[in-house]
Amino acid sequence: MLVLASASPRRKELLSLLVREFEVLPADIDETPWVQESPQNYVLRMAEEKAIAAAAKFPSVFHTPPQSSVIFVASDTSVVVDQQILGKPANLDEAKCMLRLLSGREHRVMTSLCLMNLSGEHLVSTCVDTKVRFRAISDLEIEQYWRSGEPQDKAGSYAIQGHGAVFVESMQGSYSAVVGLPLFECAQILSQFGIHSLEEMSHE
Ligand SMILES: Cc1cn([C@H]2C[C@H](O)[C@@H](COP(=O)(O)OP(=O)(O)OP(=O)(O)O)O2)c(=O)[nH]c1=O
Repeated sequence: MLVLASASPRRKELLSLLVREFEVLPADIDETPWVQESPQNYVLRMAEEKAIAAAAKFPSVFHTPPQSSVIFVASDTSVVVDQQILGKPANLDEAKCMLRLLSGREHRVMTSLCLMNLSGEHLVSTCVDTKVRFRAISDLEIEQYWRSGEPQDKAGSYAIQGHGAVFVESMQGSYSAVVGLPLFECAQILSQFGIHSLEEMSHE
């Protein structure tokens, strides 16, 4: 049994490209970075904490026998510019600050991935780093973009898979990781847990 520890509709959609059947169990964790925590450490820690939190609440939600094998998948996406970690904007002012920072230059999108079994004995995690370059964006465009509703629940206040693509001059790395779940790495780690994505998708 596979469990996606996420409330993100993007992650659900992306995981369904690899496996046909899985449950969704969002995990609530404190997403505050530690003082001077590196972005890589932060995203890796977030994914691991989401997997651990979902595993802790799993028995009260699903009443499967304890011996059944359950694997949790969790991820975290942060936009990083000048070592600053940009999460999801709380309001227009925050989105403005973020998009002004990203305007006319390159930033990195770091997405972590953690797969873990129910006991936590088997845990594999990785961090995927992608470079994205934005064209210059005006304040008027930022305000119009905010009103589209797209930036609200996205790290760095944009969605590369949406209208945010008009800002993206170039990208070097993993597109699926920027959207929220690195599919290449996820398929590789799933196979370490005995789940082979192509076999899964070829079953009737
Ligand atoms: C940069 C970028 C981020 N995002 C999204 C992916 C994530 O859903 C979100 C980053 O926030 P996260 O905190 O990583 O994830 P989440 O709160 O949406 O979901 P959960 O913690 O329950 O798994 O930003 C895009 O959809 N497109 C983009 O281009």
